[in-house]
Amino acid sequence: MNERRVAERLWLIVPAAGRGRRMGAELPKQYLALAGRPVLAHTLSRLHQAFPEACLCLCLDPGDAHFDAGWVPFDQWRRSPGGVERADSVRQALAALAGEARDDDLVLVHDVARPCVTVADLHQLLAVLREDSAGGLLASPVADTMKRDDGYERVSQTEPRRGLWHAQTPQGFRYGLLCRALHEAVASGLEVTDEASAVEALGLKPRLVPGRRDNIKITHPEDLALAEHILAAQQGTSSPNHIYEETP
Ligand SMILES: Nc1ccn([C@@H]2O[C@H](COP(=O)(O)OP(=O)(O)OP(=O)(O)O)[C@@H](O)[C@H]2O)c(=O)n1
Ligand SMILES: C[C@](O)(CO)[C@H](O)COP(=O)(O)O
Repeated sequence: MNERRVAERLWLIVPAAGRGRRMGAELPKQYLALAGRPVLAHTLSRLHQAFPEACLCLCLDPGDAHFDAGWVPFDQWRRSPGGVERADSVRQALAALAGEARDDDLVLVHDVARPCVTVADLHQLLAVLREDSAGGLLASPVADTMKRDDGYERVSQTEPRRGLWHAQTPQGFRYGLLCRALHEAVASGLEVTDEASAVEALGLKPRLVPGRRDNIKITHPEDLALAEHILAAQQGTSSPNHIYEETP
């Protein structure tokens, strides 16, 4: 019998249904202008540069009046309704892929608020994920000394920073595993601030894939200017490992 390997599909989930409360702007932060274009458009461009053939699922607030489909560079894409928390948005997106995504397809979840992720890091992450059944995430080792407060803005203790990492996105897992992990985590009342923590709760150890520290999550007002500087600096990089220019 002729066995033919079915081509692996890559799914991208971009949670973009947040309100940006900490940003405190009139618009949700994904629609704020960054170097002349909305944050959302930059983020989708970066993902598309790295994975032009992927299928995108974009989580949007059902009442979103700002979204413009012209910002989506993917041929294959759909939208799904956002939920109350980020994890709810991601679960809705996973549900929207049911029936099409196979259990062993890879799914990368990337915050819309991280427009500075590089193509090189995205490719590196995918290469690692293809070989690792527990999945993984971009992350960077903590560089500062870490303090725990006493609840009143005074230090109660200094935490050993050895072994501590900042979790970034994308975070990538096999579709079946991620569905199960998020379902069980939410059912058991776990606070799920990223996909990896749900997978960890199943007893697995996702891979920490060292990524650039400038893959920041735009969260507070000053982050917007910072992201603009990062994008400008990245555009000026000529190394072939750092392809940032948009394909014309
Ligand atoms: N119910 C939610 C909450 C968040 N997100 C998305 O999850 C990512 C990370 O969340 P965060 O940075 O906290 O964004 P916001 O929720 O918009 O910000 P804030 O917490 O300050 O309101 C963002 O891309 C955001 O759009 C989402 O899709 N659905
Ligand atoms: C997923 C994440 O970006 C990893 O750092 C982060 O946890 C999302 O943050 P939020 O502010 O809790 O939505």
